[in-house]
Amino acid sequence: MSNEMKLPKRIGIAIVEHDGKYLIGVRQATQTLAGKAEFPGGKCLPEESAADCAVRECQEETGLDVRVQKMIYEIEHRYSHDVVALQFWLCELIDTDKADSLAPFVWRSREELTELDFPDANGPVIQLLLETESA
Ligand SMILES: Nc1nc2c([nH]c(=O)n2[C@@H]2O[C@H](COP(=O)(O)OP(=O)(O)OP(=O)(O)O)[C@@H](O)[C@H]2O)c(=O)[nH]1
Repeated sequence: MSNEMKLPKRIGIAIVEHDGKYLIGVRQATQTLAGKAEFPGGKCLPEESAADCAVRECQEETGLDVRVQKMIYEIEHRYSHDVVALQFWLCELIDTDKADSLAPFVWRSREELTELDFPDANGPVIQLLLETESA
């Protein structure tokens, strides 16, 4: 099916903030957009809310339990591989004493966000994080 005909896939993304840093990984060689920086997240299961998806994907990918605070941005984006409807949820650690994440996810400072190579659809939300004192 041509990309124009595709319905957007719903994606839930967790922007986990802790001590002024953000949890960020790198897309694997086997994934689309390989090598790009990414927040934990993925495709929503049928009937799963994007917020629940963000929490689940974060647990699976980083090993960390988070709770959502608020949705800070949503955007629909057409990649050559897919059309996605992304919801970015600001999240916090449930247990702030347990911040050790599974590789390749690491804590990155706000300043580092500008240096990382994120997928195109992340541009506006990165801008928002940089502009907001405490998002
Ligand atoms: N996890 C994550 N995905 C993102 C971000 N920004 C962004 O555009 N995406 C896109 O949202 C989709 C997330 O789905 P996914 O992570 O489950 O994709 P996947 O690699 O398992 O399967 P895929 O081969 O269809 O990409 C991908 O198309 C990815 O490119 C981000 O910051 N984090």
